[in-house]
Amino acid sequence: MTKSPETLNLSIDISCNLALEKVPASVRKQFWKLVQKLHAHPEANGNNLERVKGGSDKRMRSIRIDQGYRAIALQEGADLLLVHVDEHDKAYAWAERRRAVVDDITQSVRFVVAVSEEAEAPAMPPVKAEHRPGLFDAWTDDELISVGVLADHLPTVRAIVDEDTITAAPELDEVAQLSLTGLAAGLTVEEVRDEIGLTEAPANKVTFSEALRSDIAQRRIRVLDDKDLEAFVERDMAAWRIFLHPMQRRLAEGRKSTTLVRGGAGTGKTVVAMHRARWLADQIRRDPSRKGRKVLVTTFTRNLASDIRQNLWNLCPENLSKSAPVIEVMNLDAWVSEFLRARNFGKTIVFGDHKDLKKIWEDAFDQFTLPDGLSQAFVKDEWRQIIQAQGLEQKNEYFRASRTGRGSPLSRPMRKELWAIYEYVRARMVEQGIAEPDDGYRAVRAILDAGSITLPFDHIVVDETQDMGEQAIRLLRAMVPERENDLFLVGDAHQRIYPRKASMTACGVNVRGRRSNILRINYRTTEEIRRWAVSVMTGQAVDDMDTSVESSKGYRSLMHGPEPLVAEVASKSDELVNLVEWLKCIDLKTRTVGICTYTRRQRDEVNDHLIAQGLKTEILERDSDDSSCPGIKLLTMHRSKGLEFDAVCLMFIGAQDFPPAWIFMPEAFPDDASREDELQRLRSLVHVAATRARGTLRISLTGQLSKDLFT
Ligand SMILES: Nc1ncnc2c1ncn2[C@@H]1O[C@H](COP(=O)(O)OP(=O)(O)OP(=O)(O)O)[C@@H](O)[C@H]1O
Repeated sequence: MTKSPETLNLSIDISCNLALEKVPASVRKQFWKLVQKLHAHPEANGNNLERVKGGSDKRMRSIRIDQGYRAIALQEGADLLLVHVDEHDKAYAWAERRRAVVDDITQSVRFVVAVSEEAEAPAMPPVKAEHRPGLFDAWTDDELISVGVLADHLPTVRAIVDEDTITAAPELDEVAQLSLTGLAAGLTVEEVRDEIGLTEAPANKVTFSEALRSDIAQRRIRVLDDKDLEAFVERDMAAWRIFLHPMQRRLAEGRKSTTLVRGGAGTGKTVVAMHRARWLADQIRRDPSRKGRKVLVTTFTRNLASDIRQNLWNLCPENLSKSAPVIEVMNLDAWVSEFLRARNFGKTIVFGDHKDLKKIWEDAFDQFTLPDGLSQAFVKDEWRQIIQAQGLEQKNEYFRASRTGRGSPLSRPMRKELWAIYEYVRARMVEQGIAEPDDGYRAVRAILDAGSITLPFDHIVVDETQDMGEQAIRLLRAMVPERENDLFLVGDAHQRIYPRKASMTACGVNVRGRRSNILRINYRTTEEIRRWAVSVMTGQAVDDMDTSVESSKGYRSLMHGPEPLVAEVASKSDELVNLVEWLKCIDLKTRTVGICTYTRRQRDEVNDHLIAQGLKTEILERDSDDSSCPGIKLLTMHRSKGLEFDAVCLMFIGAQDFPPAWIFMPEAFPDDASREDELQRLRSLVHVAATRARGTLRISLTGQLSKDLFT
């Protein structure tokens, strides 16, 4: 045993935090209590750190959590870095295999698997096969070292011939794997350095203590203080609450002009948005002159707003106190309705399928003859996508309006005929006291433009921006004055599942010239699942929510698992039978399984079948439904937005069910371009649902996949 020094500077590595997520909650609680004690009284009895004998790093210590579990820490002088937690034998085995090195290039402590283990189980041939070029031949040793490859590992890196072996090499730690997968995915050395937080040339040699506290170390290591420890003992803390990766941190903290952050599914956009909200709220709380000012966190759906509120409550409860909240979380439609109600707007906001609205359109189609060649579907689409989306109130505005992307061109006389219908619809809506969300957004903007009202918001943070239409974005722009830290928007156009689209510049949100705000590393999904989900979108041009086309260059995950299982069977009943067999192989006491369908009816059909087979299920519908406890959850693909599960099964994805037959009916869409738009949204829907899976994805279908949807 080694005696603890009188003071201990405690810090925790992200690997310890991730390991903590895998042990029982009671062990986790015990761990944090122990750490708190160690921090307060390092010398007290029972706090002794045990040296790990036989390991290759003499600084490794074990700490007893309870009879069965041990924590592993690295001690150098008064610094104690907590690095791992596991059952007794496994924890020791982990510690014996590893050594820590202080790396001057990344200014951080790196944990490498000790040589003895490499010798025992080489995961890749040490010598590259003669006939295959090395994957990293195009980069010099210096360049590889500059992105965080340790000099000792250059021979390993030079022997790599394909992308999949990067993450299989045990010597390479996460930093090296991230950099190398980035280079292999087409990023430049500068982009990779930026991503891993190496924005400046390396400084001189660093000590262990300095490396614990360097900027790059902050992505893996947190130096703990009393406040942290209190919070950890009180609340179960997931890794994302504690650690931000360098790019995430750069985006979440500091003063910024209007910012749009883009990133693929699972790259931590919501995490960044929440940390940004906390950072902004903390600035307000620190400044007494800003008392009463607030951060609004908003998104499109009520469900997601509810999840974010819950997560923010765990992240920074001090900012959400009931009496004086500094952060307010509300979906935009709810906020607009509340704002207008408080100002006696006098109209009820209704959505597209509301019965009164339907009746108005039926009456309009009874009364008016449609211009030649235009269907009812086209006329309604034109209303939604042009008139309402652009907020057109005058005939002349419609004559001049851009209709890019709408397929069929419209002559001036046709627009004139259509305008008569739209005037009728508008008049009837006014008469009946109803308005659509776009009208609501414009009404609020008009009130704000009049200048008599000052909103309490200094900052607005927006999640799932891709689902906001033009009027919503214009309103958000009007809700905070244009200045530093005003708007922070995150989104991913690949996940656009509603028929709305907006270009930031066209809506007066100036994010141009700052194009590097891209999160590319997926922290949720395995690389195998990510690739399948991306393949669904192959060949489809996706916008960047501004004026250009989005690129998926450099998107990747370091986690690996089984390939997604495409289960093709002969009939729907076989799909159900096989689903039950598949579920039997999953430990439903500890794992979450999301079963996603296109329609509610299909969801209920699967649910009935599973219940009849004696399985316990839960339908996720309302915002209060909890998706995080283990077991089988049934939900529509739309509802899956923003959620995640250990395993996901997409049901009824065969051509006979998906896309639904109505999509190909002539009257369903005015033209092929509109039909293709809908097909694109369905691809996005599959992409969204598939990327909810952490480790296992199953795609269940009768017959084959539709050639109209999947290439
Ligand atoms: N810094 C981090 N440390 C640990 N885990 C992280 C970190 N950032 C993100 N994650 C994890 O990655 C997952 C995805 O994060 P998040 O939901 O924020 O991504 P997203 O980009 O908003 O996803 P999507 O667009 O698919 O909804 C979550 O499980 C989250 O906990």
